[in-house]
Amino acid sequence: MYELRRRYGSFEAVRGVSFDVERGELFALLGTNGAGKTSTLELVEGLDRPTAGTVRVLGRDPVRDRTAVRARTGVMLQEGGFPPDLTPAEALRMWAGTFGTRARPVADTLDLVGLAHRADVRVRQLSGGERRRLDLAVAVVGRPDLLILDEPTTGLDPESRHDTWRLLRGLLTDGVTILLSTHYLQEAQELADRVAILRAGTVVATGSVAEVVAAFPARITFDLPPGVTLDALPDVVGAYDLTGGRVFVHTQQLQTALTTLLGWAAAHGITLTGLDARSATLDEAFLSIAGAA
Ligand SMILES: Nc1ncnc2c1ncn2[C@@H]1O[C@H](COP(=O)(O)OP(=O)(O)OP(=O)(O)O)[C@@H](O)[C@H]1O
Repeated sequence: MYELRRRYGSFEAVRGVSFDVERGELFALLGTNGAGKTSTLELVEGLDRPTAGTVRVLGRDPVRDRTAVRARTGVMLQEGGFPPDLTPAEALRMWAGTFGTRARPVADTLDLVGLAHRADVRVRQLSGGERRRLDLAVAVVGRPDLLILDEPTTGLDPESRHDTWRLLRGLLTDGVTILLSTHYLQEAQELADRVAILRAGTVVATGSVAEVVAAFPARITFDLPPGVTLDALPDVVGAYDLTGGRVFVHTQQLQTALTTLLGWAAAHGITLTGLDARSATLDEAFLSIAGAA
């Protein structure tokens, strides 16, 4: 999609969003509440036309070519809606019917999402997490080439979340392309080939998780050796900072800074106690990017 914009009255929720999702990859949209993830996904789903910009799904316009695109796309919205008196098996059978022979068998699909044991209870008796899994079953029953999932694991317990991740990995192995939004950074870290971080309707960072994180400084910490002042420490790429007797170095060049520091310590016969060195985490990068005013 290119330079997508979406306006609700006088408020512009999507302000020039561009990204491409490659065939067979999992692309995750991240962002704080209200960043524009759902508004963007709905444009990809063809639920609305963008105010400006272009969106192509499987090479087509998702509004104009809706029938063709929807036949090959599985969608899971933030809130699915099923008649509460149907059972999961009945709801899924109806939905599977719209895909003809291409559809996955209903029993297999319920098994896939871990709902086989709940096939014949009423939807209104399902827990929130089970409803979420029924939504996922609906999204995958038509054997889609593309899955669009809006917060697929919100409300799931950790075990169900891992089950969903396993299912999504299996679909990726089968060549399915997945575009999802999530609030769980671990989900992006576990699954995503690439991510885009949205803030106030614009993409503020994009790339693989490693690439997004690499733009943020790594950190080295150690106890200030007795009898040594900050000034006496060797020059490294980055800045020293002293808090509570511990030295912090924030650097874009972790290996070089660490080599310099260890060489200096060895040359002076100094043991760096409490030494710790690590790259930035996605959490740190996300908080810094998505939260910045
Ligand atoms: N139908 C609507 N009418 C007016 N404003 C809307 C409408 N839908 C969304 N918005 C506004 O657009 C902005 C983006 O909302 P959107 O739901 O796309 O964000 P999101 O990133 O999906 O958030 P969340 O993580 O909370 O689901 C928000 O400020 C929201 O209040």
